[in-house]
Formats: sequence, structure tokens, C-alpha cells
Amino acid sequence: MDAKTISTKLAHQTALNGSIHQLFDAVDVISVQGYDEQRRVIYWNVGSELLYGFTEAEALGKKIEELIVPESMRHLVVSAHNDWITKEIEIPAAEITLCNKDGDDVSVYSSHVMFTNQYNQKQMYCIDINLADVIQAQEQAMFKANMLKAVFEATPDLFFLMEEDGTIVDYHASNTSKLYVPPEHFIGKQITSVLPEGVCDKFKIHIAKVLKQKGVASFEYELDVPSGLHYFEARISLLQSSSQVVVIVRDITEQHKTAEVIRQHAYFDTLTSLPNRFLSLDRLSQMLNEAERNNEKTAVLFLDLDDFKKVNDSLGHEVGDKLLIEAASRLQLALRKEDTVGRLGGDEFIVLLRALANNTSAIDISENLLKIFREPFQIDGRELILTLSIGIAIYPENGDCASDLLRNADTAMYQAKAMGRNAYSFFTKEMNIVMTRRFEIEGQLHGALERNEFEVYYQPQLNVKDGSIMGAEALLRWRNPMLGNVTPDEFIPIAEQTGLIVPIGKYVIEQSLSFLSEWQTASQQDYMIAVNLSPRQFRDNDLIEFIKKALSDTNINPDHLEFEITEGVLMIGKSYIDEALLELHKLGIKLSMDDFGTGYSSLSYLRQYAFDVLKIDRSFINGITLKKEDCDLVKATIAMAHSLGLVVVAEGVEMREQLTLLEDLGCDYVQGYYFSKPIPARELLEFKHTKNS
Ligand SMILES: Nc1nc2c(ncn2[C@@H]2O[C@H](COP(=O)(O)O[C@H]3[C@@H](O)[C@H](n4cnc5c(=O)[nH]c(N)nc54)O[C@@H]3COP(=O)(O)O)[C@@H](O)[C@H]2O)c(=O)[nH]1
Repeated sequence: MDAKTISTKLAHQTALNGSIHQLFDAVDVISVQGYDEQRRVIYWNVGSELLYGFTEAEALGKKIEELIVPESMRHLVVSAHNDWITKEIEIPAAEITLCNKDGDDVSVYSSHVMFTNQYNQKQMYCIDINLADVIQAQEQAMFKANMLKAVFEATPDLFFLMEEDGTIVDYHASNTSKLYVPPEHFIGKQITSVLPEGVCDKFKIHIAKVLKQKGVASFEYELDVPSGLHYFEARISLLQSSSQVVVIVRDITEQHKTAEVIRQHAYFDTLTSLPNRFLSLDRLSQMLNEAERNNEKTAVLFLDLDDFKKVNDSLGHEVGDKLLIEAASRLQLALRKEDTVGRLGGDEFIVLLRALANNTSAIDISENLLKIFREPFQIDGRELILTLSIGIAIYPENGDCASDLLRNADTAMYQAKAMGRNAYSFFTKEMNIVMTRRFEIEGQLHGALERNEFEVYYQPQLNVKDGSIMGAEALLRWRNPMLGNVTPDEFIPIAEQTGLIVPIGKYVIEQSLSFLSEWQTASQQDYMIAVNLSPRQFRDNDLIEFIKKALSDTNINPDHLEFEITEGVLMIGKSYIDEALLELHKLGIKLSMDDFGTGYSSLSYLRQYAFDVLKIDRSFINGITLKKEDCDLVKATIAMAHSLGLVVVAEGVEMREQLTLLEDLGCDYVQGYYFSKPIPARELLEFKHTKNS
């Protein structure tokens, strides 16, 4: 009931019931005043005291215009009252501003009633309701309305008011250009007339949910609007005490784009846009579930680009990246839509073949992949040939989970590389044994140095002419409590691949020089020591300084130290290797070309670098007395080495006949089981050999 209604009702009652004073006396929220014909106060209730500040005693007998009528209104009030008394013209109820005892404004809704008492005197009763509360409430309502308007204006969201059946009743939009349908097309209409069926269904489901649970619901949907595909989030909230709902629609297209970028980074390779390792393995897991359900085969192809590192090293990473992009695109084009090609990282790719009819299909696809890579790549106007090595693992034969199949395909890929590259290989159980052994060695190799599991053995090198000992080659031995004796042929390549050869190699240099010092002192001979240097050790910036310090710590003359390096080191073609070799030469350290005859045996290397020694590989010495061609090759090698000023060491001498022949061919030094196997330092100190022993 509003203030006006209450006031009119009370005034009416006063006119009808003189004893109503009693009721007004108890009321303090409404001011009731009674006036006689001269407008003097004859009744003043508590509500009047509270509203106007005058006590009943102060008010009684005073004229209304002396009490609560402001100066400006007095004339108006007096004449209106006179009109009522004399002409019975009623004073209408109105919102007016009177004043209190302190002279402050008091806004009231004032109703008036006139009646004649038993003494035939006219009396006026005023019933005033304080409008301050109403005004405050109105102000608050106005404030809230303004605030809501400001919120609507500042929020990019669209607000809709809907009936429970989806009829759009009202809307608010800070920017109407965001409305893809003009308001006249949706106000009063059902959402079905403006939104696609699928989106409407979502709205209906969630409106029903909100009405039932009396809560809030939200969902996402997409719309193909004139500016393209947009994504929206709708939040639905029940409007209290009604069956209407407020729907707030937010355009989340930008968030979607950001999320898509994040998703792309998390699941796709940034360079090639192919699925990355994570997504590829996830897809493989899904394929395996499907294959299990349908009793089908799945093939995992592990692809590695042959010698890709050389492209990167020689032509730079930019060319390498372009090559990877091209390679990825060739792979994609060659495969069926239902198959997956992903990039595992570096130059490694994975191909997943689903619903494989038989293993022959995997062969056909692998051969096709090798074939498409035979066509040269055109990168920056350059023709580049890049081949592939492929390892194949089949579900279910070679594993029933993604990680096993990937590992086995990887193992098979190593076999394809070992077969000469540009080939494919199927996984076999035997390969697993090899890989398991490799992992075991790698595992144990970590920490082997700290656990003192290494020992340097020495194999004497002798002068062919008189059989005297010239020096020895340092050869590392590893005894591991779990694996037993592991041969250098097994652990050195792994130490190289893992980089562990750097600290291990330093240990060999230190031990060898320390032993040489002891050996020279004990024998008073200028023995030499030959130490093998791996390619990986050259990448150690500290190598030269370390060698210098080791020589100085042991007081060894640098020309009693010889480093054996293989052709592989020189083929890397890096300037840091050339610089290190030059530095070693400048220090006076001897350089020996190891395993000569097994690689390219390029004479140019012998000329290009300051070699002092050439070591003929034992595979030739082995056949020297049996095969004429081996003998001829050794003969030519010795002659050629001598012509370049190099001394020749023949390794792997096992028989007296070989020694005799080598002597005839003019070989300078020999080493081999015929004289001694590699032996511990203590034994070498005792080792004696005479030419005829
Ligand atoms: N970078 C490093 N490489 C090293 C180190 N220690 C060894 N190696 C390399 O490991 C390969 C195998 O070495 P190993 O098993 O010690 O074999 C050497 C000799 O034992 C073997 N040899 C010598 N004489 C004979 C023989 O008459 N018959 C026969 N069957 N084998 C013989 O030859 C190997 C010496 O090879 P090489 O170094 O080429 O002179 C080997 O490649 C080592 O280089 C190390 O500390 N660092």
C-alpha cells in the first residue's frame, strides 16, 4: 500500500470516528494534527512530535502557520483553509514541504479531512506521512537503476530477459551493433525464430534446469555470424519471484582463439604443425583401443632423417628447418587421411597406420615413403637429397601399449641405420636384447668413474728392427659389479653418445701420464704413451688446458705423449677440431692417425694435418700373410706414409709370420697379442721382450 492510500484511508476514518484520537495517540509513524476553525492546534499526536519536533504542550493552541508552514506557503495555506470553512472547497491531498521546529524542510504526503463536531464547530485534521523514507527508497531505486544502466553500458555482454518458454521479453546491449539480429526481430519472439535449432535446444535445456534448481546455469555455443564463426557463453539466472530468466551472453571468440593457440602449442609441433610427441602417442593409444576392439593390426613407423645433423651443421638451422617442413609435408601427402604423421622432435617423425590388413601393407607404405624421399628437396634454390631410416613395430606382435611400440619401432630404426640407412626394418625380439643391454650399460656408466670401476691397461708397442719397447697404448677397461667386464667396443660408443667420454677421457689421460712418469723413472727410458681421443672430447673447451696441466703435473715431455684419432674426427670438419689439433701439434704432442684403411683412408687428411704416426688397422694385418691384396695395401700404405714423413705402427700382430713380413715391408713399430695383450700398469713395469723371444 503506498503512502497516499494509507493517508487517505486514515483521514477518512478520523472524519467518521471522533474517538479515533486514541488510535492516533499510539501511532508514531504518522503525524495527525487537529485544528479548529482558526487553525489552532487542538490535537497533536506522538507522530507529530517526532516529525515536527514540537511537543504536544508546545503545539496546542498554536496556529498551523506558526508551527509547520514555511513563510512562503503561509498565505496559500490560510486562504485554502478559509475556502474550505466558508465555501467547503476541499484542500486536496498533496506532497508538500513543511518545516520542523528547527526550520528544516520536512517533506510529507499530507491528506486533510474537515468535519463538524457536536458543537457545530468545523475541525480540520491533517494526516502527514513522512516522505523522507519514501524519497530515500526512491533514490535508492533510482541509484540501483542508474547503476544497472551503467553496468549494462560498461559491459560488453548482451542481457536478455526471457520467459520460461524462451520468448525474449527485453534486452540490454551497450553496443547494439553486437546484436546480429535487430531487436524488432526478436523482442516478443521465441529464440527458435532467431537461433539455430541446436543452439535453441541448449538454451531450452539450461532454462529448464535453472527453473527447476532455482540456480544459475551456463553453457557455450557457436554461431556463424556475418563476421565469421563466433563463440559465445550464455549464463542463465532465475529472476526471483518470477518465471522469467535473465540470460547474459558473452562473446568468447577471443578466449577461444587464445585457448586454440595454447592447444596448438601443447599438442602440435610449432615448426611443422604436425601432432607433437604427446598428441601422437595419445592418438596411438586411441588407435590401439580401437584395434583391440576390432581385432585389427596397427603399425608404428619410427622415422629418422639420415644425416640431418650434417645439413644443420653445414647449411645452418634455417635450411634445416625448411627441410623439416618440406619433409613433414611430403609425409602427410603420402599417407591416408586415417593415418597419423607426427613429429617426435629433432629429425624424428612417427607414422601410425591404423587397421592394417597385414605386415605387407606396412612394407608397401615404408617403401613408398623411402621412394618419395628420393626426389631431391628444393630449398632456397638448392637441391638437397635427404633419405630416411624407418623402424617398424606392429601391434599386437611387438607390443600392446604406445610406449612399448614406440620404443620397439625406435630400436628397429637403429637396425635400419645399421643396415646402411635409407632402409626400413621390422622390430625383432633379438633387437630388444641389444637395446636392453645398451640401456643397462648406459645406466651403469653413469657414476662408474666415481665408483672407481675403470682401470687403464697398456699394450706395449715395439720397434720392429730390434724388438725393443718403444712405448704403449693406453686402453681403458671397465669392471662393473652388475655387468661384469664390459668391453670398450661396447661402452666407448655409449660414453661418446652420452658425453660421459669427456670426464672418462680425462681420467685416461691423467692415469696414462702418471703411469708414464713412473715407468720412465723406473726404467730410465724415454717411453711413449699413446692415448685414444674421441670426437666428442674435442667439443670440450677445457681439453687443451687440461692436457697442458696434466703434462706439467707429471713433468712429462709433450713429445712422449701421442694422441690417436680416427678419420671420423677429421670428417666432422669443424674449425674447433682443426684448432685443437694445431694446438696439440704446437705443444709438441704427437698425432697418430688410427684405424687407417677402414674409412676413406684419405691421403688429403694426412697432408692437411700435422700427423706423426699412421696406424694400420688390424683387419689388414690379419690378412697380410693370407691375402695378397691386404699385403699390397699394407706395403703401399707404409711407402706412402714414409714418403709423407710419418712413422708406421701396425696393430693386431698375432703371429711371427706377420711380424716378419711387416719387417720386410719396412714397418717401424708393431703392437699385438703376439707380444702382449693390453695389461695392467704393474705388469707392464715387469714386461720384457727380446726380438727372438
Ligand atoms: N676414446 C677411447 N677409446 C678407447 C679407449 N680405450 C679403448 N678404446 C677404444 O675401444 C676400442 C676397443 O679397444 P680394445 O678392446 O681395448 O681393443 C684394443 C686392443 O685390445 C685390440 N688389439 C690389439 N692387438 C690386438 C690383436 O693382436 N688382436 C686383436 N684381436 N685385437 C688386438 O685393438 C684395440 C686397439 O685399437 P686401436 O685403438 O684402434 O689401436 C678401440 O677402438 C679403442 O681405440 C679410451 O680410453 N678412449
